[in-house]
Amino acid sequence: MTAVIEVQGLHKRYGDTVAVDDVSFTVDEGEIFGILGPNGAGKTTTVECVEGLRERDGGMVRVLGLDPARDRAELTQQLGVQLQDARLPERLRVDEALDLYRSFYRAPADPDALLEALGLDGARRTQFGKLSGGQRQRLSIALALVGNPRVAVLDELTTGLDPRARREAWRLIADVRARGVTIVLVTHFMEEAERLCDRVAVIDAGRVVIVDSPAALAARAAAELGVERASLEDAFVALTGSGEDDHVD
Ligand SMILES: Nc1ncnc2c1ncn2[C@@H]1O[C@H](COP(=O)(O)OP(=O)(O)OP(=O)(O)O)[C@@H](O)[C@H]1O
Repeated sequence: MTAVIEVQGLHKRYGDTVAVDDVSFTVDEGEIFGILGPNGAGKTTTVECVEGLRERDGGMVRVLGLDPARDRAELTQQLGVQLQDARLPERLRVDEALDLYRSFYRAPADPDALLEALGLDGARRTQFGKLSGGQRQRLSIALALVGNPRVAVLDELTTGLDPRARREAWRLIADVRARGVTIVLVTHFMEEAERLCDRVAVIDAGRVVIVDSPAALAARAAAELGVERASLEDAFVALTGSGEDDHVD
């Protein structure tokens, strides 16, 4: 396995707030790697340092052998980024948004194929402001993929989607991976992580608590709880939020 992302001892502060204390993980080529953790755990800050959108205060990050802090322009060509709550101008049409984003890349994807794959064919002339929540999410995936990236980082992709749209998004992510794209998925949905992710990193209070497959984490939780079967959610609850006061190392 080749590591396409390596994060070692990542540290990031905002003033006095330590957002990311000490985060290390590697993501292998072709995998879907989940990042789970409670609100404020440091997930978004971690992926922003991976994307080169934030400067880290310490540690090492390599993405496809590039340092996001130094080689951001080159990394942008190879990394697809889907931002949490990204918005576009209300009157920009779907096809115009894709054309605009295509212009940023050396070797962009075919926009028609992308629109079709994402079920946006019928909405190509619709303005952003008139898209449904599900269509907006699909457009944000299209924009993350329009540069033909080797790695895509998706931050809370399915938050706010109804169950049907969420399932559609899952199918899409699986399709994207089948095309050889390595995916990092930040999510609060345990079912999503269970279905899609090969491995997940659980982050709590700026540190990685554990990295393993969802099935292995569930099995471990079952053993610890003394029950026959446990879910990833059981594992998540057991592993996180032990609280500042009652935390025992
Ligand atoms: N721009 C900022 N300025 C100051 N503090 C910030 C900033 N962004 C994040 N933080 C703080 O850093 C910590 C980690 O935030 P981050 O957004 O990385 O967590 P998260 O795990 O992605 O949370 P969520 O699940 O709520 O999206 C939190 O305490 C947050 O309040």
